[in-house]
Amino acid sequence: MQARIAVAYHSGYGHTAKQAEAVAAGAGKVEGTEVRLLPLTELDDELWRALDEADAIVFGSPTYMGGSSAVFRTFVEATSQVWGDGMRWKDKIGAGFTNSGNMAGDKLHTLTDIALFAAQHGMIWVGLAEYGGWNTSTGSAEDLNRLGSWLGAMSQSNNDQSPELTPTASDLRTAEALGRRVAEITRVQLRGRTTEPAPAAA
Ligand SMILES: Cc1cc2nc3c(=O)[nH]c(=O)nc-3n(C[C@H](O)[C@H](O)[C@H](O)COP(=O)(O)O)c2cc1C
Repeated sequence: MQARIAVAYHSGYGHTAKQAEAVAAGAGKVEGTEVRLLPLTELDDELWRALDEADAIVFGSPTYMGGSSAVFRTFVEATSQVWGDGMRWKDKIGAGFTNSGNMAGDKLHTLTDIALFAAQHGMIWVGLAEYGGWNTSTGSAEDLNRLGSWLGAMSQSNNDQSPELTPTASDLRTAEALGRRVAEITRVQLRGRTTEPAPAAA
């Protein structure tokens, strides 16, 4: 049984793309997982086919002006056709990630937006199950989940640094952790679907 994970993302300048690659790498570490990285540049038939075939979709967008990017929103609006077609993505696993210049930067709004979008499609949301880091006197920016986010994975990229240098290694590990968790939960869900339903109570 292969779990098919799609990572569908927009990245204007390459930083969120790095985060997307880390999510894909994390998912790929789970045995029996097939991962596809899908940049949302062309909303063509190939993209919709890949998304339809996926058991899980992890959505990613940079945070621009306190929310997801216009390119990502264009994709979101285009999915209304999927929704209208009998809610084709219902019961797929969904998760999300975002990257921005500031430590906070209103990233939570982007994740909330993505989670709400997945809920409208009837998807089953998976968050990040990692303790927050960098929140004690002995903590550091190297900690996993240093930005303390649970709805999805957050990363931060200094505005004057290229994607070769940022997001930080800790943020990329955090993205990997989300990808791994999505793949694990997807496998559990697929296994559940293949077992006989429990008999009805007398
Ligand atoms: C139009 C625009 C709006 C932005 N708005 C925010 C913002 O609201 N909060 C923030 O922290 N950073 C903001 N930034 C910084 C980006 O989130 C940051 O540069 C990020 O790394 C871009 O990701 P990308 O390289 O994947 O496009 C903004 C950048 C742009 C270009």
